[in-house]
Order: sequence, then C-alpha cells, then structure tokens
Amino acid sequence: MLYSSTSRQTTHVPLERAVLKGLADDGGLYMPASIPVLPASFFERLPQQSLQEIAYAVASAFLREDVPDQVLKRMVAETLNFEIPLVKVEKDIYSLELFHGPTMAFKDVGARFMSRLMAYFNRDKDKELKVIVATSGDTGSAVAAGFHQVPGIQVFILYPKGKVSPLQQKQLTTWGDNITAIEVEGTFDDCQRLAKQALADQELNRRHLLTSANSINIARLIPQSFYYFYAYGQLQRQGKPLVFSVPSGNFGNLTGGLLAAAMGLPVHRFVAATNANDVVPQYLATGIYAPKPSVQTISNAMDVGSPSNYARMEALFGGELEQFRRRITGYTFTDEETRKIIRQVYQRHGYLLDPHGAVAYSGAGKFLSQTKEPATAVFLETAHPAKFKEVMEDTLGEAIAIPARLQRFAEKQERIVPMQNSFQELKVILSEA
Ligand SMILES: N[C@@H](CCOP(=O)(O)O)C(=O)O
Repeated sequence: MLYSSTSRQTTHVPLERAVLKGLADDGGLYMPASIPVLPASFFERLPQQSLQEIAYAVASAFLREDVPDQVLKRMVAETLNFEIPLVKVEKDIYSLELFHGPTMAFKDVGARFMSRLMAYFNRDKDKELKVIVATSGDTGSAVAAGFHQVPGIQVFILYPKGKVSPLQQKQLTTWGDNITAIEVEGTFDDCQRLAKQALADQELNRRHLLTSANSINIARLIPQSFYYFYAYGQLQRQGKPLVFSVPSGNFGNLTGGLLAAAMGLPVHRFVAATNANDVVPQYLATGIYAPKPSVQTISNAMDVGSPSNYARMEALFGGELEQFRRRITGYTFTDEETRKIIRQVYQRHGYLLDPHGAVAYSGAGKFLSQTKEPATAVFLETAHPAKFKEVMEDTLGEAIAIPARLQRFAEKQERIVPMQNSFQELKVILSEA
C-alpha cells in the first residue's frame, strides 16, 4: 500500500518512508493512496470480537504488505494492553473511556502503536532517529512513555510554557534518558510550527534522521481508528444510528473516525466539539477556513489555532464544504459552559467528566436535542479528570482522587530545557543532543 501527500505535489511513498519522515516533502500530510474497505463479514463479527482482534484486523488492512503478521500481532497486543470501557452515562449517551493507558489519555493508543512501528522500521538503521513532538498537554507524555529507553531513538518534546496542567507538565518533564522536554516561550501553535519547520529543514535533514510523533504522522492516525469500530461493535444491536462526539483540537482523533467511516463503519454523524478554539466549527458555519492564534482554555489539550488534520479532512472531502457538512456538525463551548456541565453530570449521574470529555459530552447532548431521529451518541472521553486536578477541584469544590499512575509522576524531579520561540535555538538543541 502506498501513501500520498495531501498537497499532492510529491510521488506516492511506501509506509516505511511515510512513517520515518512524518511530513511529506511538499509539506503535506500522508494519507493512504486508497483506503481499504472492510468486508461485510468483518462488521457482522464485531460484537463478538475483542478490542485486540478488531485492532489487528483494521491494522492488517493497512499494514500487511509492510509488516510481518507476527510482528503486527505483537504490536497490537502491546499497544492495547489496557481496557477501553464503553460506559452508559444516561439514556442514549455513552462515554468511550480512552484514558486507561499508562499516561491516562487517548494518545496512549496512537503513541504506543507508532513507537513500535517506528522501532520496527528503524531496526537496521545505523543513524539515530530523532523524533520531534509538539504538545498542548497529552501527546508529549504518551510519546515519551512509548519511546522511553528505546535504543536508537531520541525524543524532543516541545510544550508551551505555563499552558499545560501541573500534572501534565510533570508527565512531560520527568523521564530523562532519551527524552528531552523543551519548554517554549510561546503557544502550542508556536511549538507545532517549530516542529514542522525542523522536519522540513534541509540542513537538519542532511545531518539527522528526523520524524514527527504528532498525529501528522500516519502511524498515529491509523490506530486512532481502532476504537470507533470497537464502540460500534458494542452498540450495533441497538439498531439506532450512531453519532460520535469528538473533543477536537488538532483533529487527529476525529480524522481517525473519518478513516474508520471510509473503511465502511456506519457512522451517522461526527460532532466536532471544540472549546473557544473554534476554527473548524466556524468553517462549517461560514465556509471560511481561517486559522487564528490559539487562546488558553481549561481544556488545554484542545488549544490549537491551526489544526494540522484539517488538511486530511479537506483531502477526504475533496475540499467540498457540503461534503464536510454532510459528515460533521461543529459545536463550540466556553469554559463556563464546560464547568457547568462537569458539575451537572457529576450531580445528576455521578459521572466525572474531564474538561475535554465535558466539551464532547456537551456536543453529544446538543446534537441529540437538535436531531429529529432517534440516535445513540458516543462521546470520546480522552483524558482522566485527575490530569486537571486544579480545574476539577475548583469546578466541583471538592478534592478528587489522584490515581497512583499519575501520582508517581508528581513525585519525580523535572528536567526542562528552556527555549525562546526561536527556530535557531531549536536547531542547536537538536544538533547537540
Ligand atoms: N492535543 C494534543 C496536541 C497535539 O495533537 P496531536 O494529536 O497532533 O499529537 C496534545 O495533547 O498534545
């Protein structure tokens, strides 16, 4: 299977090159040149299949020509060695809890799969692979956890100073060894721009093997489609149209769902639920796509002003606004609304939403209240509420428990490389490490 750039100026490349480059030479994002459609028998079997069996079938449709079967089976088993429960919160609304992995965010799925695929493709290379990742909170730690102490790989995490939660910062900065945490004087957009600039820089590319661990990398995107099939399998028997409400910033998670739909998953509609960083809902409303500087919110992992995966969505919809609108409904929620929903759902249903899940839950509720037909909504609960301890406690007025998995980060020593919002500085850091 070959991969083509969303900018369509470069020739098709094999999976290995797409994964080890991250970004195409023309600045576009890699997409499968043709998306495999899964047979009806696969969908009929879904309710009886485990998460790992489903993930293996989906991964194999993309990767079987490039990765030996036994290796792929092991990758899937190591990636999904934790549960993804589907929890009923109220009538017609379910939470797909994607936060039971090692760093307690949905990014664990994509990052674990990607780290194993990259290590496989990098196994015979004599040069070290430098993996660059920009994070607004969750991606960085999942990538660090996936690559920590992997021989032949160095990871550089760029995060915006003062714009991630205290626990997220601990999860980014306490690894050491082959993981370098770079604190940038700027926003997530600056981190993402610097990372993309490094990937495209000719001089750096002459001297180093560089790739990305953000969702711009196709190795992150494919696994982010697995759990949509899994949720559908559990609700299939209800026979109602299925809606996925996805908390969205860089739109990698929603694009994973679109990939699943292109493979044949019957999804009635996707809800793109955002905080004040509402570039895509605005596009859906006005037809004008206008990236703008990100603003800081309490759902900080979604503080993205120029979502990378817009390019993939545009490619999937042939750049047609009407196609976008037929598939995706966009809603945006303020911090005040997010806090109100956290309180309400906790009081009424005893369910603790994190700020990102609260935005997605709100999107699910709003869609169901506006649609005439009966439907079941699944919202993606992307991070454990304890990652946002301060916001949660301030919102609820009570202390929340911190799982041991997170608490152990809180006790570790931070190691931070401070950096101005400067590409020259980043070049020096990358070259000297
Ligand atoms: N929400 C992300 C931002 C980066 O997104 P990605 O999916 O492209 O890696 C984060 O938490 O860091």
